[in-house]
Amino acid sequence: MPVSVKICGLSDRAGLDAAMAAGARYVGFVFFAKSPRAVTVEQAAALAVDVPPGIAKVALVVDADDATLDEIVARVPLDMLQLHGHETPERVAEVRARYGLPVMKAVGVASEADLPALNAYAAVADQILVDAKAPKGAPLPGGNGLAFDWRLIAGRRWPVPWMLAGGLTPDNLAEAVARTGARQVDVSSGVERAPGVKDEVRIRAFLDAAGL
Ligand SMILES: O=C(O)c1ccccc1N[C@@H]1O[C@H](COP(=O)(O)O)[C@@H](O)[C@H]1O
Repeated sequence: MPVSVKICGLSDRAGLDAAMAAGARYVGFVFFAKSPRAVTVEQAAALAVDVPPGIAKVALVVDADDATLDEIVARVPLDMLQLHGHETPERVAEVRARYGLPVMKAVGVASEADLPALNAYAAVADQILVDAKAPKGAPLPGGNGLAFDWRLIAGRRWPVPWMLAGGLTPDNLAEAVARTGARQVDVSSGVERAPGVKDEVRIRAFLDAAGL
């Protein structure tokens, strides 16, 4: 059965067009200055305006304050906010209420000890993103191309839709889906030829591997 795909970290027209043509259900724009995939509000708005209904436009932010989110939400047509920092469950609830947009909360997983957080966030977010935990001292909290041990979440389910992320590639996607049972997946560096540079051939290959 095909899985739904989010292509994250899109920053130019060629990458966005490739993701849409290949059948991505979500496209993500990164609003985090330290990322090689960071876009400005102007860049994201210019890209998002051409995304047709049926493909969800997601803004990825990291511990963003209200002023930052106010500007993004006011100027970029969006369908979802992805919180990828240390936002608490209370902050997730606050962001949902303030903007009236679905919120997906990313949770980093490296060991069993990280699993209870998934339940806590599943109680307040519209979706959860089960990602590899960034290594200590890493400049980015995600987008590092690292996978976690998928056996940790094998057979686990939550009361909201969830996505698998972290180090996914066209080559390991089938195994990741088989091991975890994920019905939605999110990829960034695995479809790039260099950090921040999306590769149209790899995007197509990833969507092919997803059964699309
Ligand atoms: O992609 C980024 O640059 C990024 C920056 C800050 C937080 C999260 C980021 N990306 C997200 O990380 C996961 C996994 O990415 P990868 O496939 O391992 O490169 C994914 O959810 C991205 O949306």
